[in-house]
Amino acid sequence: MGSAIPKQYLMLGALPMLRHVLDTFASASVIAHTYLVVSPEDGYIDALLADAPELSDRVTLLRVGGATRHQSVLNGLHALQDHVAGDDWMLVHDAARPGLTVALIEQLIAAVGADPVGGLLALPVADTLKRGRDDRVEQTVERAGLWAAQTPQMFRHALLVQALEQARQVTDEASAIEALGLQPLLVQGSTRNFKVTLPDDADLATLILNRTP
Ligand SMILES: Nc1ccn([C@@H]2O[C@H](COP(=O)(O)OP(=O)(O)OP(=O)(O)O)[C@@H](O)[C@H]2O)c(=O)n1
Ligand SMILES: C[C@](O)(CO)[C@H](O)COP(=O)(O)O
Repeated sequence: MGSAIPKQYLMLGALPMLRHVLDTFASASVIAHTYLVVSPEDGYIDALLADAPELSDRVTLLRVGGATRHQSVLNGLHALQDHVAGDDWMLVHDAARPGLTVALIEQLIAAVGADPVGGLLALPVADTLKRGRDDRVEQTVERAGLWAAQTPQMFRHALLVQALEQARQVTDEASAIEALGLQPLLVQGSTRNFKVTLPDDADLATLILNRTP
């Protein structure tokens, strides 16, 4: 992102990116509670939460973030060990996906709630895919059956801890579950739930969020 402040604190419209995400989870009645994992050195979160006293009953801050997403998620799950049951469902979401809606959360839970494995929001790939090398096309990759993984990703606490503890470095929870030989359920997500990665993405996210407050 190349921003002066961590990207999750960039203003998107009137609110920081992370606040949009927290407000969405807090207003979803299907969500029992939200645990927010930040780095122990995070110098921005106190001001964000001070501006949102209405979130205090719905959000608990865990200053246990790690060097990677994988480690942050696992540290967060470990911190909850004594507060949740092994079969409680956990929805893991990126701070960098502020376009999530309550409706998408509800759709994920409705689809996955009775599944023995768990699942994730994802979108079927629509573009023709090229594998590149040195800025030249090396190969066109067959796109049939390919999905782009989004978040939330929803798995039971005990299974997810086991999977993340055993997995090599993974970039999402589903990969760790797959490494156990299980097949997470793919649930249709939305283009608005994209991951803010490049500077232009912040402008696009602002447009989307302004359209649907
Ligand atoms: N050490 C880390 C890195 C990332 N994340 C989470 O993983 C999400 C997706 O990662 P991404 O935003 O792509 O990673 P960053 O490394 O934070 O950002 P960038 O790729 O833009 O450098 C983040 O929004 C954040 O919620 C985390 O919990 N702990
Ligand atoms: C979890 C994720 O957003 C699914 O697409 C993605 O894998 C995060 O990866 P990153 O490497 O942390 O951007």
